[in-house]
Amino acid sequence: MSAPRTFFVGGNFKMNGSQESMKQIVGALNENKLNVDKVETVIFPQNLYLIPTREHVRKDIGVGAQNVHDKKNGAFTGENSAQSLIDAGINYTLTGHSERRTIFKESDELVADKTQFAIEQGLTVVACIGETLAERESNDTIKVVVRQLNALADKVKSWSKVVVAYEPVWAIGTGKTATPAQAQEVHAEIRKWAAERLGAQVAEGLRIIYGGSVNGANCKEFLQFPDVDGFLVGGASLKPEFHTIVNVHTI
Ligand SMILES: O=C[C@H](O)COP(=O)(O)O
Repeated sequence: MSAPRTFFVGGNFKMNGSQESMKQIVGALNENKLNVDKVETVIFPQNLYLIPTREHVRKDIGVGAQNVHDKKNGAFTGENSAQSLIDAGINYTLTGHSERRTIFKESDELVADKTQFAIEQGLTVVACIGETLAERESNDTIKVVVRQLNALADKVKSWSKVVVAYEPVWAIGTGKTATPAQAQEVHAEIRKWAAERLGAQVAEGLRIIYGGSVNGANCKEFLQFPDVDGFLVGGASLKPEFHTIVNVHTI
């Protein structure tokens, strides 16, 4: 029997924060008793704050970028180099967040290229997938999620450093959370897909986390579901309730 999957909680700060608020968030994370030995905890501040955050936040919390480029360094104005992230001790990145897919028009293929390149450079990648409201309403959730996963699988050679974040777009920042049962249903399909496409062993070890209006009050309900291996938290990650989410097993 394989080792149990380590729970993962990510805090995606998106384009928020100031020097002062970052100091407060980092200070609070450093001072509080957090279950980080059992829960892999990673924060994703905006680029400007990556290095000071890495320097000041406790070492048992990871720091990650929200986006990364799919090529080495060079003439790519405005992009984020995976090599430079690694050089600065930033060991994680998100890819394919729905805001990148929708607002910045990132295709499934580009997300897959970024994911594979980031892994090659040594980053752990939280690869985000999920359907829009229109897609859910036309019963296309699984079709969309499988399309996004297949695009990733066409490029990604090793899945040991990938965490899949299922984030239904209609639940992001809307206060409208997927029910834990809805999340479990999709997570189970993702694991089934992984078993078929990547093999049983990869599927068993693959962490599938849920994102979309997770907060301190609703996080615990997800724990009863076997395929929810953690959370990707947006709005609530900027607030003290993020600590409650990291400590979900003990509330
Ligand atoms: O990356 C995080 C997700 O977009 C969820 O954001 P939210 O918790 O504010 O809904």
